[in-house]
Amino acid sequence: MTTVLRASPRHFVSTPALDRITLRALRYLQSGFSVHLRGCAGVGKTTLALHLADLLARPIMLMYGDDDSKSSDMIGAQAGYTRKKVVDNFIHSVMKVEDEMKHTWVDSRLTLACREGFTLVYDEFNRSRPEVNNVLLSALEEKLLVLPPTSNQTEYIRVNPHFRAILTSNPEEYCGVHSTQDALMDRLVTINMPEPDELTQQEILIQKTEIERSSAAFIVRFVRAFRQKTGAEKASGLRSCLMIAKVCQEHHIAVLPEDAEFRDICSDVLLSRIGIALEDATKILWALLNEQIGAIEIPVISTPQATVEQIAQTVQASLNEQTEAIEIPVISTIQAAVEQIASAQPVQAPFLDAEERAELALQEPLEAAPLNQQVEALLSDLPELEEASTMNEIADEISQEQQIYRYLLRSKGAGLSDLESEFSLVRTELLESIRALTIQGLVIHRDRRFFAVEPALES
Ligand SMILES: Nc1ncnc2c1ncn2[C@@H]1O[C@H](COP(=O)(O)OP(=O)(O)OP(=O)(O)O)[C@@H](O)[C@H]1O
Repeated sequence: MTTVLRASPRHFVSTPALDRITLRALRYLQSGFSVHLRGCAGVGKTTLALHLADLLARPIMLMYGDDDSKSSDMIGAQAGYTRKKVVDNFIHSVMKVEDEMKHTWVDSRLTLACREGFTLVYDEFNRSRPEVNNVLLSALEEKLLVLPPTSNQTEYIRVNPHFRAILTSNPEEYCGVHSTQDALMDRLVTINMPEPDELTQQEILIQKTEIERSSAAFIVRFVRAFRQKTGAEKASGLRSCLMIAKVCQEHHIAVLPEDAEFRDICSDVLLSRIGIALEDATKILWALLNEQIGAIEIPVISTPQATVEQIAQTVQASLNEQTEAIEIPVISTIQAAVEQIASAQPVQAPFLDAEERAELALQEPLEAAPLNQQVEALLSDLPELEEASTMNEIADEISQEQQIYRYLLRSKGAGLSDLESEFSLVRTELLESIRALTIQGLVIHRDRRFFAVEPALES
């Protein structure tokens, strides 16, 4: 039985770059030509082919190229027999029996598509041997499909004018791919599909995995940088990006180069797709990840009892070094915060809203207060939390960062999962707040736990 698809590719992501290719292909299809999308693995050929077929609004026949395919897999074959037996016993002394056996012809996908005017999507057609694809030649040019001679059907089918073929293929240097006969290439309009641009990849990641934009951008750029360094030009990085994003999103793993789980995922996904020695690729991967940590490093300070000034100095020294090394603008918000501290601009009152800040500005310009004063100010700003008040009760009154800081102060340190369950926040949101607090020197990170820095006592 042949299945006709009416499905459209779900969540097709359109971006200006993809729209241009779609428009070009649609023009050729509307003018009666068949289209061939050629490109590296994972650039989105199949997805686009199905999208185009969907736009043509005809039923879709989907076929895959295969080295074992035969012409009969495309056009059909005699499949089984029909048997007809007539027993005539009209005159009781005479018995007449007629037994007839006939071959039954079953159309295959190409024949059905040509006969009914469906859209044929022939994915990776050059994985089938070239002679198998010869049946397409007359169908595309003479609009006649030639069938093997049989007693019970015509040998030619006139191709329905609505019939269109959309073919996809990988370059010939790919394993298991045959070269295509010139006659077939001559009948097709070939569009070379490039690696999707950064914006397209980002949008695909966001829409397919619901990951945050900044994380999607980081993954796309990181994978691209790794592929460039390892010379992995054979396949697109899009599938790798999708895998990393999906796993991180579904398992609440922070997209951070310092996160051990994120690093493991990157090495599992990326190191299996390289064209150079594993050892070299591993070195490149770790070096790249470490470079990125350099760009947004959370300073690890040996003792949580260190004074706020010491911590502030360490943070500032490390940030001063890092601001030059930052290359990836994904971390722009963090970078902005980093630059703010590194350039020792007057400190913005961290937890005030715009109105409060404006009010303060009228009173007196903000000085670059020492960090311990900030901590104290922060604490004195907080409503008394003591015994009775719960986090929920004060949640509306104080900001998320304040709540986290206060919680860490009370709990003498906590891990990410403790914080997640306490504040019901997604990990990325939580990490943003922790980062902001770390940059201000209010929180430090040690052995996978976060500690609030207590204000130094005035001597
Ligand atoms: N425009 C798009 N919208 C949504 N998802 C897309 C888009 N383009 C590509 N993808 C996703 O990217 C991945 C790779 O796309 P696809 O399978 O179409 O690539 P391909 O070029 O046909 O790869 P191959 O040559 O290996 O068959 C898939 O998971 C697909 O869903």
